[in-house]
Amino acid sequence: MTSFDKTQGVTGTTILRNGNVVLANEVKKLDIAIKDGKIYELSPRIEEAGFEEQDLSGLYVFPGMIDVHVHFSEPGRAEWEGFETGSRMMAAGGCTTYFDMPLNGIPSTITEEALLEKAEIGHKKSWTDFALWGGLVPGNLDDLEGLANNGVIGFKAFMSATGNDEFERADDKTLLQGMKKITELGKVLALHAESAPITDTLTEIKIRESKVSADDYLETRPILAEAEAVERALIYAELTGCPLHFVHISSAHAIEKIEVAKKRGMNVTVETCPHYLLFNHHDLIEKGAVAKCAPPLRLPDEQEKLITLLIEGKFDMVSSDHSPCPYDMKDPGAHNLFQAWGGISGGQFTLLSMIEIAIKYNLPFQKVAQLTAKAPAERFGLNTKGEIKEGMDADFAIVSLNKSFTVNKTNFFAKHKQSLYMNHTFPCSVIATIQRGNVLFEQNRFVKLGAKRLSPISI
Ligand SMILES: NC(=O)NC(NC(N)=O)C(=O)[O-]
Ligand SMILES: [Zn+2]
Ligand SMILES: [Zn+2]
Repeated sequence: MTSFDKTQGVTGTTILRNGNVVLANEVKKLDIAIKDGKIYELSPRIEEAGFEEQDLSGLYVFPGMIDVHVHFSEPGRAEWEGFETGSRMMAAGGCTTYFDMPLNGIPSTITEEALLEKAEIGHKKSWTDFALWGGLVPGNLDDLEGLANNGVIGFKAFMSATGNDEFERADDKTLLQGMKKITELGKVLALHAESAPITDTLTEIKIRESKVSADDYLETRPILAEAEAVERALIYAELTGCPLHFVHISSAHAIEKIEVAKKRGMNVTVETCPHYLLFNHHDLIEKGAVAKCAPPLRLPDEQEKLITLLIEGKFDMVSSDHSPCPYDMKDPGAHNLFQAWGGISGGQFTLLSMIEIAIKYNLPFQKVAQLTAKAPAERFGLNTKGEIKEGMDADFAIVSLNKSFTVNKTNFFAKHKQSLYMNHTFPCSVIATIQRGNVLFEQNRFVKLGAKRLSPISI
C-alpha cells in the first residue's frame, strides 16, 4: 500500500511515479515531478536527483476537485458544519478547493464586513484552498462593489425561499438591478432557479390540506417551477448581459432552455449534483429527511434523463451542494417532511460518485476531471488550478479502483453523520489528497497545512 511521506513541506520536491494520470484529453501512465507546490514536470520517465519518490502504480491521479457549491454555515452556525470539519471532509473526498455559499452562516455574506470576517475564519480553519461567494439579496445592491473588490468568486441569489431567515430570496426587481450591477463588476451570478410563486403557492395548499408526505413534497416543487425560473433568469440575463451559473439543476426541461441560450451565445453555465444522478424520489420515500433537498430528487425517468444529459456533455460541472444541519433538523422520524431541513450532506462523495457513474456508463475519466476540476477553474478564473499540466498547482486526488468504499459513521468526516450516502458503496476510494505538493489526507490520516483564499484572476 502506498504510504506518502507527510513530512515534505511546501518546497517539497517529489516525483509521483507510474500513476494513471487523468489529463485533459486522455489518461496516461506518467511521472509527475512536484517542486515548490507546482507541477514541475510531466513525462513518462523523470530522472531528477534529490527528489523524493512515491510509487503510484495501479492508482489514478485526478486533478484535485474544485467544488463550487458548499454550505459550511460559519460564522454563526458552525455547529451545523463549520470550516474545520467541512473542509477536512472535502479533503478526504479528493477535493482541494471549495467555494462556500453566502447563506446558512450568520451573518450572511452580503456585506464587505461579513466577507472579511468569514475570510479570516477560513484562513485559520480551512484544510484546503477555498473561495467565497457573495450574496445578492433585496437591499444590498450598494454592497456588491465592495464584495467584488474584496475578491468574492461570484454572487449567489435565490429565486425561491431559501430556508434561511438571514438570507432573503431576490424578488424580480432585485434580480434585474443586481444582474446589471454584477455585469458591470465583471462577475458571475449563480442562481437557485425555482419559481417562488409556484413553490410557495403549492406548499401553502399542501400544508393547509395537511398533506405532507414525500409525494406531497415532490408535488410542491414541480419541474415546471425550475423551468419557469430558468426561463425568466435567462431573459433577465439577456436584458442585462449578466453571466449566469445555474446551480443544482434537476430536470431535462431546464437544460433544454439553457441549451437554447448557449446556442444563442449567452454566457451561461450549469451544474448538477451527484444526488440527482445516483438517487431518486424513491429514496426520499424510503430514507425520509436525509434525502430532502430543493429542487427535490426526481422520479427515476428524470434521473435517467439527467444521466444521459451528463454523458452528452450538457452539464458544465458537478458540485456537491453540501448543505448539512444538526441531527434533529433531519429527524428521520419526522412525520412532517415539510418541517425538515432541505439539503444533502455529502460533500465528501462527489468525486467518488462521478467515478462510479463513469465506470457504470463508460464515461472517460477525463470527462470526470472536466466536470469536477477543469470547468470550475475556467469558469471562475482560477488559472493555476483545475488541470494536471506543467506549471499548475500540484493539487491531486489519488484514487484506487481496486478498493471499494462503503460510507459509515467513522469514514464520513462531516460534523453530523446522517447522510443520504450512508451505507452506499462506491467502487473506488480516495487513497490520498495532495494540495500544492503537500499531502493533506492519506488513508484516514490528515495533515493540516494552511489554506489560501482564492479570488478570480480574471473572468
Ligand atoms: N439554504 C440551503 O442550504 N439551501 C440549499 N438546500 C438544498 N439544495 O436543498 C440550496 O442550495 O438550495
Ligand atoms: Zn439552492
Ligand atoms: Zn446550496
